[in-house]
Amino acid sequence: MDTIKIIIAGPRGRMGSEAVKLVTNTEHFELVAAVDHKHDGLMLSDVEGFQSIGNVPIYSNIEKCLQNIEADVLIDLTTPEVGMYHARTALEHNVRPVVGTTGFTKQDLEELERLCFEKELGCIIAPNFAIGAVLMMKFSQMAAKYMDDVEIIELHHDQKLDAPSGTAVKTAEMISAVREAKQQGHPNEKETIQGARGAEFDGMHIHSVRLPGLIAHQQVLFGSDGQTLTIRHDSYNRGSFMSGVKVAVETVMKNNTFVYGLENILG
Ligand SMILES: NC(=O)C1=CN([C@@H]2O[C@H](COP(=O)(O)OP(=O)(O)OC[C@H]3O[C@@H](n4cnc5c(N)ncnc54)[C@H](O)[C@@H]3O)[C@@H](O)[C@H]2O)C=CC1
Ligand SMILES: O=C(O)C1=N[C@H](C(=O)O)C[C@H](O)C1
Repeated sequence: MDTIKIIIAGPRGRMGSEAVKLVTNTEHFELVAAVDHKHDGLMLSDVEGFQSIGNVPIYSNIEKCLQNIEADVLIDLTTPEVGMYHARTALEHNVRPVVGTTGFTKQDLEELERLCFEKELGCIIAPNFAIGAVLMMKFSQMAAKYMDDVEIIELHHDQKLDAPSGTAVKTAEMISAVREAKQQGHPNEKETIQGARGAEFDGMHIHSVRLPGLIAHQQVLFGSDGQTLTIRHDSYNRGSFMSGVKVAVETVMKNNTFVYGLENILG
């Protein structure tokens, strides 16, 4: 297998630091640069926690990074504000984005899809790289065909920036694709405290819980006469996402299309 040259944006983050381990421990992957808003001009090995990493230059500016470094793939694990800019810039430089960053808008996704088509390059946007989470979304989509009253509860650590989570949005989208839009609950329902019923998506409600101690969890509740069904997934560490990142990097090199969701590339 040919070596895949990879840039990681957000290497010091909770996810980014796991991705650095994945890339540097995978034989056919090579970490060629890092994009970090701090430490411009240093080597990754100069940064605490990365002393054992070989010669990997850090750039604060992705444009400059892509002008100087020959790369195949950009793995982006940053923030909703910069993730889109990074993905767009990578494609403009003929580098294939694998994006775990969440909080992208529908317009962002449409723009990236257009750019992929124009450039004939692959791009994978995966709101959740954990295989169990992908199964949870697929099982929820199956269940929604038969039980169309749904509430989504996502639970995350309290440092998360976006709400609802990318996974919750993707789950709601997947359910909406098979379910007639339906207003749930009593038609005269009133919130006496604003937000009590959570966010609304095609009549479904999404509730976001943020607590220290949590990592990434979601349950999808279905109800019908006299019964409920709960489908739940829990990530207990960020290693749980890494096999999905690996598959995404390998797949993005083979495909020249835009992919939104890991379920679309898993066999
Ligand atoms: N798709 C998936 O399976 C998963 C996605 N995520 C998403 O990944 C993203 C990162 O999550 P965490 O690692 O928990 O966050 P984090 O806050 O630990 O890491 C974000 C990193 O981005 C860096 N950063 C900020 N601005 C930057 C810039 N302009 N250039 C380069 N780096 C910059 C920060 O320094 C930080 O190290 C979030 O959007 C989160 O929702 C998180 C877990 C799993
Ligand atoms: O920020 C996180 O931690 C996570 N973000 C992703 C999301 O928004 O769905 C994936 C996972 O839930 C962890």
